[in-house]
Amino acid sequence: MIFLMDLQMMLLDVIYFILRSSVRVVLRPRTKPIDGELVLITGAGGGLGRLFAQEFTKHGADVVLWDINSSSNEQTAKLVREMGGKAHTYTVDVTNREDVYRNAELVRKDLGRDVTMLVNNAGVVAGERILDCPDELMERTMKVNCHALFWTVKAFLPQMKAQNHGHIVTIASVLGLFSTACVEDYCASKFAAVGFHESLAHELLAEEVEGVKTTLVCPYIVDTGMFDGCKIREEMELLLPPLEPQYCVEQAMNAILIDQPLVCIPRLTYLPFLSRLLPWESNVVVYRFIGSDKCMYPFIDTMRKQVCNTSIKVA
Ligand SMILES: NC(=O)C1=CN([C@@H]2O[C@H](COP(=O)(O)OP(=O)(O)OC[C@H]3O[C@@H](n4cnc5c(N)ncnc54)[C@H](OP(=O)(O)O)[C@@H]3O)[C@@H](O)[C@H]2O)C=CC1
Ligand SMILES: CC1=C(/C=C/C(C)=C/C=C/C(C)=C/C=O)C(C)(C)CCC1
Repeated sequence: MIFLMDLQMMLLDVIYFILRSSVRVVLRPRTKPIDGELVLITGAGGGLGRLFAQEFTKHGADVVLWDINSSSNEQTAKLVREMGGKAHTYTVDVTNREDVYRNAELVRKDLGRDVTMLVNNAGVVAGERILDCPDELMERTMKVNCHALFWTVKAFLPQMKAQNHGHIVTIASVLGLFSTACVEDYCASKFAAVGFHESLAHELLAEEVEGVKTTLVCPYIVDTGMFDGCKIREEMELLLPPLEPQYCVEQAMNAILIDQPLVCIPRLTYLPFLSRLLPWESNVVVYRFIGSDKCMYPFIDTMRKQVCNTSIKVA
């Protein structure tokens, strides 16, 4: 009897949340104030990381910038300070667990307060077909795009739980929800990042830690240069052009500021979820029609040229 009552309640809740999210597409909920929050962004020297730092600054938050590249990280800090924001930079290799824990302590000591929003943004890609790809590059992708999330969450979640206040943002990718050819390292790492993030979100909900929010961000191609060359069929590109970095970050911020648990950017990329219901062979023909089966070929060639040019320079 209780089972049937639970089943009825569950179904009513499912319908309620479907209706609520449909309404929210039109009537956007109020955004939460984040002035006074301390936001830590990994990969803050890169394309999206830099824009996130500026966006959080616009909303009055102080930013802690972590990147393996100190000069690009300092450049981001300079831009934040020119906006009148507060930026604190640390040169951190997020694949080095000890480096993460040590610098997390350093942040607490230097600033005298806890990080309240964590944006796991740092990411890399090998850019080689698997049989041409050095093992070290594949390992690096997993370490940056996935393992790093373990260390940063272990470093900052305890205080968020203690305060029952915080927000964990994972910048994953649509390639963490569905795959394509020639990015086995990247897809593996982003699928893992999605799995990690969702398990963490379930854990916080199961423990009823209401004050610690999570947002999983899954963008399509963004024009930061990371995937230069990646192209789908011309006609389809009209429907799905690469994202402007600023637009991508604004869409992500809109989701973060209303505590939205998942955002795919653009909305059209929610559709491939349905492909899971189709037979594999159907997906293959859809991929071929769209040109997404070989969309990474030009990217791989671009990366190969870059590596050749760099090695010639070094030589
Ligand atoms: N660009 C795109 O098309 C898309 C990107 N994404 C994701 O968005 C995120 C940001 O991407 P994007 O801004 O384009 O990439 P960028 O390459 O521009 O920025 C990534 C940043 O992470 C830094 N980084 C790399 N390795 C480490 C490390 N071990 N420790 C600390 N920092 C590190 C990089 O430093 P350095 O430059 O020195 O390597 C760089 O500053 C990534 O997670 C990416 O996977 C998701 C969807 C689409
Ligand atoms: C596979 C595929 C598509 C193409 C996806 C591409 C090309 C994604 C590239 C994403 C990148 C580069 C993410 C980086 O993090 C479509 C057209 C959505 C249709 C559904 C199947």
